[in-house]
Amino acid sequence: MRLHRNLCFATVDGLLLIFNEGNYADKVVQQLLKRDKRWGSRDRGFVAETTYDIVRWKRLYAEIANVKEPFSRDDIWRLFAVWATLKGIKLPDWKYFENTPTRKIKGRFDELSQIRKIKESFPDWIDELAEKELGETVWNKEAAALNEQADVILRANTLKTTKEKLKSELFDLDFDTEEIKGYLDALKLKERANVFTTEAFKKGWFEVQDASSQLVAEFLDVKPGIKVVDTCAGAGGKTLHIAALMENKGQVIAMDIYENKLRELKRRAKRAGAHNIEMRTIDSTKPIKKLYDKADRVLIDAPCSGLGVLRRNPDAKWKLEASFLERIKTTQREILSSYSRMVKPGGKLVYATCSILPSENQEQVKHFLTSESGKEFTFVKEKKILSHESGFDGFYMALLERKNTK
Ligand SMILES: C[S@@+](CC[C@H](N)C(=O)[O-])C[C@H]1O[C@@H](n2cnc3c(N)ncnc32)[C@H](O)[C@@H]1O
Repeated sequence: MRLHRNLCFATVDGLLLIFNEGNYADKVVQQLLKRDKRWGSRDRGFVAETTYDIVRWKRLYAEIANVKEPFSRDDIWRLFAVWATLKGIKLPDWKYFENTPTRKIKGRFDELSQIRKIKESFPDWIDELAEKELGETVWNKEAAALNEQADVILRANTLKTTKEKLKSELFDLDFDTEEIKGYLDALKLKERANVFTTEAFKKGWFEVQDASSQLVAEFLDVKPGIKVVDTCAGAGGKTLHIAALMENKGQVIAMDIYENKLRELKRRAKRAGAHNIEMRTIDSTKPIKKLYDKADRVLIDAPCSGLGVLRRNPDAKWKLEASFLERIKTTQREILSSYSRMVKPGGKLVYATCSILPSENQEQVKHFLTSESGKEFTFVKEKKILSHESGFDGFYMALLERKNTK
């Protein structure tokens, strides 16, 4: 691979914004990709993937390069040189790479690879916490898996097409996909590509949604004609899937505390041809109380640490704080206690997160089941998805049923 000056400059500029200004990596990459209209898909791929790689391996590369935050521009070039050297890319004779100690970099890499938190590039506190919660053997494997680049997974929108038709339409457009056993509507792109510009996407034939996330709506056991409340709907990844499984029959109420996310969901629902979704912003306890005992199904796709989705959001390793994790666990408990009251007797509740930490997952469910509102529920089943076992995002989902006592 030959390094191109303007692509490397763009990457370094982006990393400065992410590391020093605290900007979100996805937003920065989005901006960077608009920088030069002449860039082809390979160029854009280089900028995006190199930026994410250096974010992912920040700690390892910084230790090898012997630089500390806040990084200067020269420091970022040193991180870049480490990235290129470890990838086996020949460094051009630019002034930024003068005196790069190639052999020393490789030696330091071998040496530092003995220490997991450096090898896998995690802050001390996350590494310690995850080892404590998951055990050393599991965390060793999971930490490595969370550093792999995520595949692009599509969900065929069965309101508009079938998985088979979508596969064939994408094939005609030169996107080769494969089915994934055990995931009903999922197709995996054989090669990473931007599928958002395709006609198939504009027509609403598919959404991009990780395979683990695609299991949640099925887990909720929805059927056409029932009433479902998706309490933490966000921009509606799972809401749209629920609506599709319900074949547009019945009612889906999508709620979130952020109105702008629900607005985005409205736009996506229109494209997907999902007509049975109603959006309600949670601006007080009123919208929740109004639905007490009313829903056949309630989904709580709870706000969480996001530690299961680091493959697509490596930035979270560095932005997450221990105090946030404690606060979010309190929110999870409150949400479970209050939103569960929307389930009607005999109805079902799914609590899900994109975290791998038992303290955000099964322990929250356990706590809920012994609480006052939880006493009305029985535990049906749970799925603990780890990235190193599934090859997809880390996820958790538990299915509970409200006793039929009324
Ligand atoms: C894991 S995300 C949801 C992702 C979404 N369900 C999807 O599939 O795309 C969690 C969501 O919970 C929302 N949220 C945070 N606190 C909340 C609360 N107290 N009540 C309802 N939603 C909340 C966040 O705005 C965020 O959109």
